[in-house]
Amino acid sequence: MASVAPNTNTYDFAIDEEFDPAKGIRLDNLPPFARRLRAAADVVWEDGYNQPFLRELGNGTLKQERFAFYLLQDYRYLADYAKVHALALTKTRDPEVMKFMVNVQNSIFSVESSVHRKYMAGFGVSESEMNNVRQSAFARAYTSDILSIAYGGDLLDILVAVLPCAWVYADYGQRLAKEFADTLDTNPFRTWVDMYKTEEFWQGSVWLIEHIEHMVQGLGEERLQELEEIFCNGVQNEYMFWSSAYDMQYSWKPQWDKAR
Ligand SMILES: Cc1ncc(CN)c(N)n1
Repeated sequence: MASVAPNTNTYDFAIDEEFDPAKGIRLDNLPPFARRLRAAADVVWEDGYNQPFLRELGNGTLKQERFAFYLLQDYRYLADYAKVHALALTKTRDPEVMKFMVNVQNSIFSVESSVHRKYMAGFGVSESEMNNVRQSAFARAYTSDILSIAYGGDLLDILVAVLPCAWVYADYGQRLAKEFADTLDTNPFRTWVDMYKTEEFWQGSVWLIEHIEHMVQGLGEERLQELEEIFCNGVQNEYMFWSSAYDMQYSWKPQWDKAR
């Protein structure tokens, strides 16, 4: 494995600082429940940013086959992620929420998946290969988890389950763009970083955080803990998605890959 220096910068997320509504929701200005979620996931969140896949993607040394493995799994993941948003539509009659869910589905297919398709075309992988990829155990566990929440849970469960997908990517995208700004121009993964570093992408998390914040008002501690667990599981799943792609691992144990 290429050795890449860990990120030693102090991160902006300040757990003790009061939320200032005048500044709006930002990575370093979070309302109380979002701050609680972010704090509960902090160890995994920071380990996630510092894992080899993200370090090497940031400095441009990630092996193409690892990135391709990730993109293929992610292409399939995104289809299920779109279904989760479609199921969220069935849990509400609020037109604003419905519109948000439709917009996310649209941007999954018109923005995110199309970046994946362009990369894969450059790697010589056909669309039919993309559609027929064998799903890894880790990717299946993650999508099964969010789909089961989408089928069985209420709207709030779903908003909390998709929040790590939006927020982790926005956070890492912005941090990678800042940390590796000097070399990003020649980085083969620049398009990927560019997609997630934008204010527009972050605004999806802002919408979720605002709505979750509003919906948790008056809920008891037991329910808040359930939501915290959904969120932390999601952040762990995000970590494992990259980590298993780095190892190009399809099965729970690497030796089981060879048996297939
Ligand atoms: C696994 C995963 N999680 C989140 C994202 C960002 N939509 C993504 N593309 N892939």
